[in-house]
Amino acid sequence: MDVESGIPCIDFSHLADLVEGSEGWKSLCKQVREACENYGCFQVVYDDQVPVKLHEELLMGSKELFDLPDEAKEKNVRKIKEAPLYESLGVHNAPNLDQVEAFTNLMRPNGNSAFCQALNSMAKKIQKLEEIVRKMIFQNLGVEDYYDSHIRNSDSLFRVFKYNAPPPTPSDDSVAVGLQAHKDLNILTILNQDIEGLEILSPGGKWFRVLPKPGTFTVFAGEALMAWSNGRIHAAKHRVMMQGAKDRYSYAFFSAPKEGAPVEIPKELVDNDHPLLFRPFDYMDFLRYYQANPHLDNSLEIYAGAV
Ligand SMILES: O=C(O)CCC(=O)C(=O)O
Ligand SMILES: [Fe+2]
Repeated sequence: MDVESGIPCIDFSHLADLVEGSEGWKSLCKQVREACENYGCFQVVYDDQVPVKLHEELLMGSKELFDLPDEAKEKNVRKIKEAPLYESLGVHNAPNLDQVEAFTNLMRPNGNSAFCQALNSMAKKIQKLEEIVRKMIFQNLGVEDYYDSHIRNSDSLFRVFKYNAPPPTPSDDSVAVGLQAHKDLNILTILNQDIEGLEILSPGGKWFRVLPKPGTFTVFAGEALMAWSNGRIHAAKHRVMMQGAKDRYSYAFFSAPKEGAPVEIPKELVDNDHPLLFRPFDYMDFLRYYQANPHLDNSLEIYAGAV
């Protein structure tokens, strides 16, 4: 495992040749679990499963969507007052083609079938990757029995992001915030960017830039997984910083607990050394609490802390 760039990089490019349970598989499980515990994130090389052409098609189609007039996008677009360079569009359950078509039809009633195919195909590939990563974490924590129901009780959201290049300044080397530092709240996020901008806070308190590479994804653990693991897994803080004259595009797959399926720590993860940290909670309720209290840094501890 290489940690030169500040966060671990794990190579999944020969995963298809590995038998689940083999020594090679177990070694990857350990690397994934340790990365999630120590860093809350890692880079994963998955290039044999994700052709560069698919990545490019998805980015090209996203650019066309963002170029549509605001009125066309308004039914879906997310903007953030404090992050004026940012906008994003989101599709729930994008591994289902009908959902992707309903999403593009909202903005482009005459269809955009090549883009729908690309988004749907990428979502399926990343969903598979997400399930593998989750399985590896569960196996390495010794709680694999919970894996199937955990997957059944999850939802997914696929988002494409655009960050406008910051307005030029006289010195022209200034850096502007694209997206404020935050932890993701969900289970796992798997993200790709076309140009630099993503930065991750290391456990030592230093910000590291992630270099973009097609077929390589950044995986983040979110607060829901941190809570479920009884605090073992760390959720890494990250942000987007914009520099230079280019707009930036990225896309991410977010897995999250389904409404009505409580996030509940397995009893196997509670012992004298690891007292229960969170009471069972509903993720959607927590999201509503978080949105109502955006200034809190430790909202999950306050919302669902067991002590
Ligand atoms: O666009 C990016 O690179 C980061 C997006 C992100 O962190 C988020 O949406 O949670
Ligand atoms: Fe994030």
